Amino acid sequence: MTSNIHSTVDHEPTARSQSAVGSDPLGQDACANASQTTVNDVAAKIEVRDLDFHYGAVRALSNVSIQIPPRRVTALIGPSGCGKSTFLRSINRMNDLIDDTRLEGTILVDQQDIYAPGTDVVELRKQVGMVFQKSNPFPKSIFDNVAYGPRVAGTRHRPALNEIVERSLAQAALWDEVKDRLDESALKLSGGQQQRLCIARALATNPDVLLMDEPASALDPASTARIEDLIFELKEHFTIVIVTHNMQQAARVSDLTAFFFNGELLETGVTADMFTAPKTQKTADYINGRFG
Ligand SMILES: Nc1ncnc2c1ncn2[C@@H]1O[C@H](COP(=O)(O)OP(=O)(O)OP(=O)(O)O)[C@@H](O)[C@H]1O
Repeated sequence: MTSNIHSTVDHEPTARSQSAVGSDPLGQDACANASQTTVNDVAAKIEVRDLDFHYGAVRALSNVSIQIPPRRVTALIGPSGCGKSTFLRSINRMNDLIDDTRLEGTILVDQQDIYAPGTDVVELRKQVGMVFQKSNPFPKSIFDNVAYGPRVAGTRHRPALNEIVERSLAQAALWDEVKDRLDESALKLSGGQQQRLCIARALATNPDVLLMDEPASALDPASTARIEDLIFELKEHFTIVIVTHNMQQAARVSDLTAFFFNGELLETGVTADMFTAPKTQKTADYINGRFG
């Protein structure tokens, strides 16, 4: 099935809905904001064509095609095991690390085929950063966690590292909380702070795409709200693709939504439209919590 999402850049992203969790089960307040994102022809940041993915004999993705626009948040939703994480990991070739897998189809980032022979996968992962469900800081200082990627990439000059670390922590909305204890262990931070540190670590290599696999699912409501606010701020500069099981979160943070089911991309569109008028009964049933 082929699905294209385009969103206009005529409109700046609108202010995020402050609707409380629980009071707006379909997130329609939030969707109302996103409805200013309209269909238009904008060059896709990520274009996926006819993607199939197998783990051994198990087909995890079937014929997935989608265009993901720049500087927007695209949410991937769908029941457990439908292929969301597999799809996400295909975008920066993290699936390459798993044995006995097979990918067919094409993924373009900035119109470059990321599976073309000769692709520098290390460079790709710098451009397309990833944040995981469970924060995974290294057992190192806060500074060293953020400086890790730039150091691996060859930056050794301390003033340059200082600048990258400050910028990345500020972008991840963590600088003010940690600026006086950069030499302390990252493991002393709270769960929410650790997740923002992992976002800072991803930002330190200067990516323009951020892949987030359920980045707030292990966090308390206050930390979740901070991450959602952060996502909203980051989309001004970054293309964000986020997997979430939380429909209200998808409605609050995303401009566009892609609904996966059994490895297929069943429906894509502007989040506001999908949450208020889903095109398939399966989508309606899923976003209304009838299964999943
Ligand atoms: N490393 C792996 N090896 C073998 N099969 C895998 C592997 N990872 C995922 N799968 C299988 O691929 C299919 C899609 O899994 P995937 O994790 O992409 O789904 P998901 O929608 O992200 O699920 P969830 O919401 O539960 O995280 C499932 O059948 C899963 O069992």
